[in-house]
Amino acid sequence: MDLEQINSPADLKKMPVEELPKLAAQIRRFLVESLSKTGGHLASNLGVVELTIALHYLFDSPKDKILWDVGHQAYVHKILTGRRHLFPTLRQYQGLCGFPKMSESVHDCWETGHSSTSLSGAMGMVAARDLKGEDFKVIPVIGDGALTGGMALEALNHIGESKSDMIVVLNDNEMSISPNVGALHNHLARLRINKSYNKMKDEVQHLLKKIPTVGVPFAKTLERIKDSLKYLVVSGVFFETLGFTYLGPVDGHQFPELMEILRLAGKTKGPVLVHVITRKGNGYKPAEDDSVVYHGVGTYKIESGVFKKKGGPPSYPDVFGKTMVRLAEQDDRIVAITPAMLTGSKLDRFNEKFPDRCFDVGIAEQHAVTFAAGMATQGYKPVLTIYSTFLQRGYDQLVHDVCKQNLNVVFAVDRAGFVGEDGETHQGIYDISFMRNQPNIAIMMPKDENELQHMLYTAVQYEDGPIAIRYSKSAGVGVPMDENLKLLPIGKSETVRNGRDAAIIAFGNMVQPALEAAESLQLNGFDVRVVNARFAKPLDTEMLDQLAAERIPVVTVEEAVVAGGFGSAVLEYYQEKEVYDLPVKIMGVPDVYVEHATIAEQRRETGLTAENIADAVNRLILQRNPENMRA
Ligand SMILES: Cc1ncc(C[n+]2csc(CCOP(=O)(O)OP(=O)(O)O)c2C)c(N)n1
Ligand SMILES: CC(=O)[C@@H](O)[C@H](O)COP(=O)(O)O
Ligand SMILES: [Mg+2]
Repeated sequence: MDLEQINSPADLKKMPVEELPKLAAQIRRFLVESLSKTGGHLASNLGVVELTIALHYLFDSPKDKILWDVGHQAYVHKILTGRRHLFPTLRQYQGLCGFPKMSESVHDCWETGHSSTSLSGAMGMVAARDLKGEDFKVIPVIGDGALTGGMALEALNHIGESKSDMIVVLNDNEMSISPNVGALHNHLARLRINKSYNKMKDEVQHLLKKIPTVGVPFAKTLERIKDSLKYLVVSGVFFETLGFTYLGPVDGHQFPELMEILRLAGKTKGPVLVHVITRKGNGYKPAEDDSVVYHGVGTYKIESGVFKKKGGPPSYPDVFGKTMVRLAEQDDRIVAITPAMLTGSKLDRFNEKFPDRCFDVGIAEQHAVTFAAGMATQGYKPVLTIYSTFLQRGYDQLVHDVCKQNLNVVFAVDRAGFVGEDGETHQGIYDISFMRNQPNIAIMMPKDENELQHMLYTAVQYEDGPIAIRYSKSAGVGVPMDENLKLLPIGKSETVRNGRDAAIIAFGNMVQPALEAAESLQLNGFDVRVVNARFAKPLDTEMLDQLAAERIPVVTVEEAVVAGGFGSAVLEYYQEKEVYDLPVKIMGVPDVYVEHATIAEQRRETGLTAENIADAVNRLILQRNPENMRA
């Protein structure tokens, strides 16, 4: 049998077990070829080929529930569950999603995209199963990176105590996106060293039994055990102490051992943790050599792994990373904090130059926010660089630990707005709404990459509490970069185009399309003002009062949800000032989840193009002055 004949786990189970290595090779070749044309998460998927085959070979999805933490490594699962033919549409408009998606297959029992949710979801399924007296396996597959996420540890705590039957598969490749970090990671390292853990465990259990039951003798004896066993010590007891049966470590690329340990896990009562050692990028040398670069890839040449170059202006994250280095050279108070997105946030250079002032805290956004708050209390200027979508994880910390205490934390909210191919789980479109309701925070967004450097400079000089700069992942507009950085007046907008028939107040990366809309309206004889809002909080109330005084109809536009966004702030202001007769139209993301596509397609889908803006302004003007209606 060949890969072409595998369209379901049932087909896979017909394959003789000795043919599985050949199938693994075919799947690897398929992944490398397909993703060379579409891009996607290559290295993580290459690392789980044998593991995914073994899970679908031994267990019975969809009756047995296999959950994929983060879900970026679920391509092999999708190949084995009848979606191979959809891979040419991977992460494209109305194509195959890059993460598990229930609407795609019954085998996708749990949707992911954000890290560290699989164990909690699995525990929920297990509790329901046991309440109903049903009988199926629940198998969350979680990476060593995702295991550093707070939610995962909360779930381990609950699962261990519950004593419920569950098979947790820990896919340990020593990598998050960057090399994994943290004490837990170091802890796993000890296990990786020790191949004879189970034998060692018996010896230690024997020793432990001799220990007096409580108090100092216990601790001293345990210390003695650790010292004597050094790195071969049963740090795996960590999982066992939590109530798991720990199995492993096992080589995740060798079928015989892998199948045997998974069979054993399937027969073991209570919570089991199978520690699988894999290599991220396995089987494709460029990805093996650099799994950071090949974690998420664009299109590339298969033989060399060389990416097809994208020219054009620097991206907003590029400009952010460069400006951070420049500012940190002048200001020792500046520290950078990232929750496991060092490379994505373009902090590599900063980390090289200021290793003591760059903190990768792992996939731990809640901790990252409050850690930043702690540093701010001691006079540092923490710049917490965090994707908008992942800041959602640290919301209570933003409220309770930063804003309420009014601490000088800079939130560098990266990937703000549409993110393109990562789709609905990663869109950066909610942060204005969830930050704006906090009394002490200032929120700004640059119209172009040049203004981003000025905003970052302004933010690190700002001493009146928390301030957020949000910026897109995309390339900048292509404007020249000023040599000297300048402070921007807080809460002040900038009129970038004059006009008296209407005004478009655009936030951040919507200024460009607003200017294009105004140009096209000029052709209709309409003279439209464009204002670069710069701040969603505090608002430029002088500018708003001026528009009200001139009775100019207003369209606001932002690449973020309408609910609670920038436009809502403008409306709330006019309501508060009892300005009732000024036409104000808010343009933003409607009440929908915006699926994977290009950013341009996502703007088209949500009505946020220059054409849509021009249309909205046109309608507003004509509504007020029907005589302007042109034949
Ligand atoms: C809450 C959250 N924070 C950050 C990310 C970004 N992210 C995606 S994959 C990844 C690393 C995951 O490492 P691991 O779980 O070990 O999986 P591997 O890629 O090694 O297979 C990170 C940090 C995310 N998806 N969710
Ligand atoms: C799966 C995941 O969450 C990350 O890999 C994310 O896709 C990174 O996004 P960027 O590619 O925008 O850095
Ligand atoms: Mg990993």
